[in-house]
Amino acid sequence: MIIRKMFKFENAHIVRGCSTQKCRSSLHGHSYKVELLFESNFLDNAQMVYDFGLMKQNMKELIDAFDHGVSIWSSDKVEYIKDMKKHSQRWIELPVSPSCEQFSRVFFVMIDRLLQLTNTVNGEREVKLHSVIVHETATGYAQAFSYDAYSKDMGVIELDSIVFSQAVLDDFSDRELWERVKRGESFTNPTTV
Ligand SMILES: Nc1nc2c(c(=O)[nH]1)N=C([C@H](O)[C@H](O)COP(=O)(O)OP(=O)(O)OP(=O)(O)O)CN2
Repeated sequence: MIIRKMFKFENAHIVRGCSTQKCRSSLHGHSYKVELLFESNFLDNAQMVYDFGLMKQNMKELIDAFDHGVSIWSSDKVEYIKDMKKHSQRWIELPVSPSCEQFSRVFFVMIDRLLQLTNTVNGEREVKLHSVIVHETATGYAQAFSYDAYSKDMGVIELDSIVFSQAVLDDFSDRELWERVKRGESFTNPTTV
């Protein structure tokens, strides 16, 4: 069975090299919608694959980190990167270009790691991240599966190469959240949310 939960964030970017002229040359924003799809052949103590409420803890925090930020590709022009960081407190530097394809891969890698680090306490079994869908506009989206997220051909995404500005890190309810994910610390789900 597959379940899905939607999240939202507002974010700005330029996507270098794309065919759409306004997209590659002007800073612009989107109201993104992100769908996390989880699969399991089993149900938990409440006969759910994974309680949606649990997804509104650390998973939501990681997605919210992109809200009202500018996403910058680390291979963009040095001057542009410097200016973005100078004029926007909330920025995210990514090892890949911020197209919706790459956003779906980035979120897959982040959420997949978090899920692997999370101890469940309500009988959840063999819950896997099936895919991540990122809607960039009302009409265009990308969906990443595991083989996309970890594809070397599409560009390796190491967690260490996803860098959040201090303002973003300060906004986590646990300021160490991202460091803990990167260090591979384990998390235990709350019994009630
Ligand atoms: N495959 C992709 N194509 C495009 C991406 C992308 O991430 N992946 N991104 C863009 C731009 O960011 C652009 O702002 C969005 O383009 P588009 O879908 O054409 O946006 P519109 O609002 O003009 O869409 P309509 O619903 O057709 O009005 C470009 N391409």
